[in-house]
This record gives sequence, structure tokens and C-alpha cells, in this order.
Amino acid sequence: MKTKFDVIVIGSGVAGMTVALNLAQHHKQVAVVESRSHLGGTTINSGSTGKKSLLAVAEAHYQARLFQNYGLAKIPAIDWDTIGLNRDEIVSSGAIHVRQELLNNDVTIISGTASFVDKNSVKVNEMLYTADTFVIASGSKPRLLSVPGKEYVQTSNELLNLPILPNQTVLIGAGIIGFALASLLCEAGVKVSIIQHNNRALREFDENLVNKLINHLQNEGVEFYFDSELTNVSKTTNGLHVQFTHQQTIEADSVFVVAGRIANVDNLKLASIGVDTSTTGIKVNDQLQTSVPNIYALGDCCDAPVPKLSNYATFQAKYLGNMICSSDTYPIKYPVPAMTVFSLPKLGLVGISGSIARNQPEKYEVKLIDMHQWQSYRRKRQPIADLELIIRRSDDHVVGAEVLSDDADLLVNYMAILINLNVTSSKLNEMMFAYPSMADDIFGFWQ
Ligand SMILES: Cc1cc2nc3c(=O)[nH]c(=O)nc-3n(C[C@H](O)[C@H](O)[C@H](O)COP(=O)(O)OP(=O)(O)OC[C@H]3O[C@@H](n4cnc5c(N)ncnc54)[C@H](O)[C@@H]3O)c2cc1C
Ligand SMILES: NC(=O)c1ccc[n+]([C@@H]2O[C@H](COP(=O)([O-])OP(=O)(O)OC[C@H]3O[C@@H](n4cnc5c(N)ncnc54)[C@H](O)[C@@H]3O)[C@@H](O)[C@H]2O)c1
Repeated sequence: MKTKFDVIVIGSGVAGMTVALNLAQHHKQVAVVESRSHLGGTTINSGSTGKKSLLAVAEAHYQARLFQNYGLAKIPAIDWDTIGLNRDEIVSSGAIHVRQELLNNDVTIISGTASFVDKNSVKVNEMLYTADTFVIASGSKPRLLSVPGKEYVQTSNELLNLPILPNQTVLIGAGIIGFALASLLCEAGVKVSIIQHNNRALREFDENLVNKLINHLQNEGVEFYFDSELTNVSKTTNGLHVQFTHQQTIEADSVFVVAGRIANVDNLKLASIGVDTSTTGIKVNDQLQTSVPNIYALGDCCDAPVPKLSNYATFQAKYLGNMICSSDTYPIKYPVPAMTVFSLPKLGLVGISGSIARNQPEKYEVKLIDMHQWQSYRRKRQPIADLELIIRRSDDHVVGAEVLSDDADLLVNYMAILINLNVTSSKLNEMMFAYPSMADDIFGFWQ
């Protein structure tokens, strides 16, 4: 087996896989080292792929409930015993697809955990592999809590593969994972309680829309405990006794921590070769280069000042592949971002958020539009459809938006295209979209 490469990539998640394919297509000799038995990293094996496959069923159920007595009489229950079949098919074909793509592009796959020996070599299963350049794409792992009874606290990895549906569950953390998983479990009939250590859920999003989402989930039966921290979990004959601050307790049959993620760097022996790290990951400059010039880092494991999301990891990987193969060096320039919380309904964000805009009233106007009476939402009986447009006062352009609706992900993505391409209302009026559709609704509010 070959042991000398132009570039060795550590990790086969969206970041590692994308940069490896890009480099191989530029005729570099590339190897990818992966410690898990399945390729594809978090996204495929323990993140959005499994989450969205399970949520697809929950979304269908939620939509059917909205049509109850409006054409649908009997709503079938979610069958947890078979819901996993949809997830398993999609997850396993995803991991196989990654392997096939890498092999088709002549990327060598090395199974095992890499640790650096020096700046040009790593050890994997006692074998030494060398390269001129390294790309660390080792991702992240759940942040665990250190409380008595922590051995009873599971993570999103286990939640996405639950064989048996719990009756009552506790989620620690009212963040982007917590809201999606609370919606999934609540729709399947589970009593969900969320414990958040401060008073601010989903801090990246505008408080008004977050509060509206919280109210909606509370009406669906989800309990929120703010300014509360888990203090103890103990086993009882029926399940778990969960204690948190202010002497509050919950009897549950499972507890999951979804309180953020930390960089996966423990096994790499970075300090021994002089690669600097911070509390948020491997330190990189604006070219994703670490403190050791031939070693780069990207995706969830690096401390670049952007959200840790699949779309950022992919964007960084395409940039880095092109930059390594170019004769020039140039900094990464991120486009206007879009992201979505996959709760029921969804909460989407593009560009400048409502919370940032409200703190700079001299610069931005925040325009609220209640869309739930619009035909697109009425015909699907959506009870909530709110849009917040962020308008830059200097030129009246839309520079951001937040949407709370069942189709928020689609609407923010349409707007991401318009904002990134700087499409003005007069340019938009030269276009035509299918009618009636949500894309067509954009004519109603675009500046
Ligand atoms: C439940 C959940 C849902 C999510 N949903 C979304 C979503 O809807 N949208 C979105 O944009 N983002 C989502 N994310 C975030 C997204 O999954 C991450 O941003 C993305 O996976 C980061 O990709 P990565 O390639 O940097 O790291 P990872 O996907 O974590 O891949 C890193 C890989 O490196 C391997 N590795 C680590 N150390 C070593 C070593 N020393 N040697 C060899 N291999 C090693 C790991 O085994 C892993 O396979 C979600 C995350 C979670 C947990
Ligand atoms: N749709 C998406 O784009 C998507 C979906 C899921 C995950 N992700 C990625 O995964 C990352 C991790 O998701 P997450 O939801 O775990 O993190 P998060 O940072 O979004 O939310 C964690 C929440 O837990 C709270 N928290 C922290 N410590 C706590 C404690 N001890 N007790 C109670 N609450 C506590 C935080 O204040 C925060 O509200 C995200 O930052 C994001 O990058 C993205």
C-alpha cells in the first residue's frame, strides 16, 4: 500500500470528503484517513441525514394534522418500529456513496485514527504515512456534562437511533439540535422537557420569532425550563429521576444532552508539532492555515469565525482545494449565509439577523410581515407564517430575513440567491416564476 502522498486529509465528513475530491480532481495524490467504520462523518452518520429522514415522517404527520377535518379524517400514528427503515436506507447509502466517490477519484482510504508524528507524517495503526500538505477535517463531538449520574445522559448520536420511543424525555440545551429533536419526539407522541441554562434559546435568531416558536411548542405539549441547569440524574425502578436547579425534578425514561459541540482534536497530538488550538478549535488564519504552514484545518474542528454547519464546511473545502492547487494565496470570502432550525414549524435565517438589526436601528429597518393569511399558507392550513425583513436604510435593500413557517428553509434559500446576486425589485420584475407558488410570493415583498 502507498504511504507517500501530496496531501493527507484527516476525516471523511463533508469537509474532508469535499476537499479530498477537489484535490484529486486537480491531479494531486490524496489519502483520506477515517477512524469510523463508515465514511461520511457526522452529517451522514449522526447528523442531518438521519435527523431529516426521521423528520420527513414527522413533517408528514404534522401536515396531516393540519388537514384534520379539512379532507383528512383519520390521522395515522407515527410507527417508531418502522420509522428507522427510512433513516437506515438513506444513511447507509450515503456512506457507501462517499466511499465510491473517493475510490472513483483515486483517493486512497486509510482506516484508523491519525496522530501526528511530525509536520510531514502521521501514524495510523502503527503505519507511518507522509505528505507535503495535511488538511485536518476531524469535525466535532457532543459537549458532555459533568454531573452526578452523567452515565445516564445520552447524546444526539443515540437519540437519532432510538430503538424504542420513550414516554417522557428531557433535553439539555435549547439550541438548534434541541428544537429539531423536540419537534420530532413531540410529533411522535413523547412528552418532552427542555432545560436551558440561561433565558435565551436559539441565540442566533430573533427573540420575537423564537418566542413565537416556543409558545407554539408549549401548546403542543413541550415544557421549557429556563435559567435551569441539570444537577443530578439517578436511576429509579421506572426510569430516571432528573434533578435540576431550583429543586425541580422530572421523572423521565431518557435524558439527552444537546448543549453544543466541541472540536474533535484529542487524538491528533497537535501540541507536539506546534499546531495551536483555542477553546473553539484549531486556530486558523483567513486561508484556513494553522500555526504550522503546511497544515490546514477546516469544518467543525477549526476556530474560523463562522457557524459550525455543513454548508460552511463544504464552502471552506471547495475554497481550500482550489487555493492549495493555485499558484496564488488568497483569503476565504464567505457569501451571505442561510441556515434553518428544522423544528415544526421551521425557523430560517438569511444574511443579517433580526437580533443584530434591532441593535442597530440607525442602520437597519426591521419590517414584520404576517403571511399566514396569504394563499400559499392558507391552502396548507399553516397556523404560523411570519417574515421579518431586514432593510438597510442607506439604500433600501433587503440584506437579511428571518422566517418562521413550514417552508422557511425554501424561502430563506430563495432570498439567499437574491441577496447574494444583489437582485433589485426592478431586476426581479424581469423574471417569472410558476404561479401559484412560494417563489411567486417574493414579488409581494422584495425591495
Ligand atoms: C444532530 C445534528 C444535526 C445537524 N444538522 C445540521 C443541519 O441540518 N444543517 C447543517 O448545516 N449542519 C448540521 N449539523 C452540523 C454538521 O453536521 C457539521 O457542521 C458537519 O458535519 C461538519 O463536518 P466536518 O466534515 O467538519 O466534520 P465531521 O462530519 O464531524 O467529520 C469528521 C470526521 O473525522 C473523523 N476523525 C476525527 N478525528 C480523526 C482522526 N484522528 N483520525 C481519523 N479520523 C478522524 C471522524 O470520525 C469524522 O468522521 C448537525 C449536527 C448534528 C450533530
Ligand atoms: N439545522 C442546522 O443547521 C443544525 C442542526 C443541528 C446542529 N447544527 C450544528 O450543531 C451545533 C451543535 O448544536 P447544539 O444544538 O448542540 O448547539 P447550540 O449551540 O445551537 O445550542 C446549545 C444550547 O444549549 C445551551 N446550553 C449550553 N450548556 C448548557 C447547560 N449546561 N445546560 C443547559 N443548557 C446549556 C446553550 O445556551 C444553547 O442554547 C450547532 O451549533 C450547529 O453548528 C446545525
